[in-house]
Amino acid sequence: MPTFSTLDLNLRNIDNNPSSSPSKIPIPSQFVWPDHEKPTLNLPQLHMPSIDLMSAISGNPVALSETCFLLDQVCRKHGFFIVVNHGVDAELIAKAHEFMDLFFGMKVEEKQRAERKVGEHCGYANGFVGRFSCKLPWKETLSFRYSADCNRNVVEDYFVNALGEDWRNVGKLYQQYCQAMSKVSLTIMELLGMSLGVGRSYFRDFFEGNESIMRLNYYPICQNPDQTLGTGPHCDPTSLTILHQHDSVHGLQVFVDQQWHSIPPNPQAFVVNIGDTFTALSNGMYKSCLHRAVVNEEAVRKSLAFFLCPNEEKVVKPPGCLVDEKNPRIFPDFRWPTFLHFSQEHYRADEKTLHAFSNWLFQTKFSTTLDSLSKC
Ligand SMILES: C=C1C[C@]23C[C@H]1CC[C@H]2[C@]1(C)CCC[C@@](C)(C(=O)O)[C@H]1[C@@H]3C(=O)O
Ligand SMILES: O=C(O)CCC(=O)C(=O)O
Ligand SMILES: [Fe+2]
Repeated sequence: MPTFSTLDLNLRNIDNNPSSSPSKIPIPSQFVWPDHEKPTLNLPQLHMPSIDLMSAISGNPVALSETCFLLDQVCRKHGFFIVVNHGVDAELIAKAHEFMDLFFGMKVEEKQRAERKVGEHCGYANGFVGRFSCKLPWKETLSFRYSADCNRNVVEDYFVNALGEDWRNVGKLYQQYCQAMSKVSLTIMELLGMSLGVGRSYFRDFFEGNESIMRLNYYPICQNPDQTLGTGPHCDPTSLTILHQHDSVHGLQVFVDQQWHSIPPNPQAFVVNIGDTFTALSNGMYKSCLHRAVVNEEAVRKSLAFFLCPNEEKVVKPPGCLVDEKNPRIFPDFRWPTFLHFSQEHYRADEKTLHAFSNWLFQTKFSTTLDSLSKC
């Protein structure tokens, strides 16, 4: 079996015309997932009611209360919802997808100029060959930080530093895209605050100075899509995810009512989901939903994922009004950088990440306490 230092998932060297080669070329074994996790075909579609964002904040009290009631229902159940009439410029979204092709269409050697360094979460990753030894995801990704601090154009700076001055305009575009995502996120945080009864400004203020993550997901065509996954089953460790599925290529699936459902792409909509960190902020009341992405043998699939994260100084703990005898604290206080470090260095995010992190925190603090006691 050849070793793969970096696997070129663009599969330029593999015949992309299956009709001319009926015997399919097997994919490398590291990308083959266990039978119980292999994708199932012909799934039911999950049609969820949409949140009309501009209508909810238009000043119409009926629209606002209906939206908050709907949000509370879906977030207590699974944490996924669709947002339409979001106010984000369609041209900005189109450019964000178009510029993905510029980057991922380059040769691997050129993309590796932005390669993710060990211990960092930003940069280019290809099949995650360097991070995991099995169940590799069939995707390439480019991840970078966004800071809501308007005095810093960290996204533009990232593209210029990683790829050169020629990429400044691409960096400016993704800086604008992230600013738009941050604005939508803060509006959703207002609605979630009202849905949970903690007030419109509580979570908005908490995420005002967010230091978030933007990820470009590029899923190459796969000759054996039933053997692998583009992104494995997981809950996002972050606080809120705003995802845009490009054109008509299906791929996102969510696990609701004990079965996988396909989320049909809608270019006019964002798919939004609660992440683990918001589950902790809501004292477990709002769910971080299990989801995954499948690939196919007809078309490349792309998605834009904005992961809202609190500023590193913020302590993640639920407001007092969400904790009482009937709702005791479930998760310990933590700061986001500690959880991010756990997800990058100690644990591959799945559906149990938050509980595994809570146990890890306890053990780490416990052993630190024991160490300090033993030195007395
Ligand atoms: C904080 C993060 C880690 C991941 C990117 C963001 C939010 C989602 C996480 C991830 C996508 C969950 C599935 C596993 C993972 C390794 C992946 O497939 O990319 C996760 C990301 C990561 O650790 O790089
Ligand atoms: O590409 C998708 O549809 C989902 C990707 C995802 O879940 C993630 O990047 O966390
Ligand atoms: Fe995700």
